[in-house]
Amino acid sequence: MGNIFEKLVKSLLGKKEMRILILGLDTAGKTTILYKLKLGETVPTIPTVGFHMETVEYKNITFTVDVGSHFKMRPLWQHIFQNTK
Ligand SMILES: Nc1nc2c(ncn2[C@@H]2O[C@H](COP(=O)(O)OP(=O)(O)OP(=O)(O)O)[C@@H](O)[C@H]2O)c(=O)[nH]1
Ligand SMILES: [Mg+2]
Repeated sequence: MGNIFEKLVKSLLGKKEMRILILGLDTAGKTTILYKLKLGETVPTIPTVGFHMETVEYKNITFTVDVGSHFKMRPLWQHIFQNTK
């Protein structure tokens, strides 16, 4: 059943490129997830300053964007939301 669903999703999506915003409170693990998806392993991180664009190919989707959650960054979130999923 899962296999049929996966095939259906792939045929509907094809090769897709999109911006995905990873947003959360400080040290929630956003960058860790991003690198886990990109490299397949957990790597040491430092707090993200500003925002961080990374191209990740996962299955047939290419996606990016991880945003630091420092309070000074928060007024800018509204701009980064544009064109993200
Ligand atoms: N125990 C535990 N620690 C985690 C997990 N995910 C991340 N960490 C740790 O939490 C700390 C912060 O992780 P980051 O991925 O840098 O967090 P972030 O959300 O990107 O933080 P900012 O960039 O400051 O917004 C690191 O020391 C990670 O090793 C998890 O699932 N479990
Ligand atoms: Mg980070």
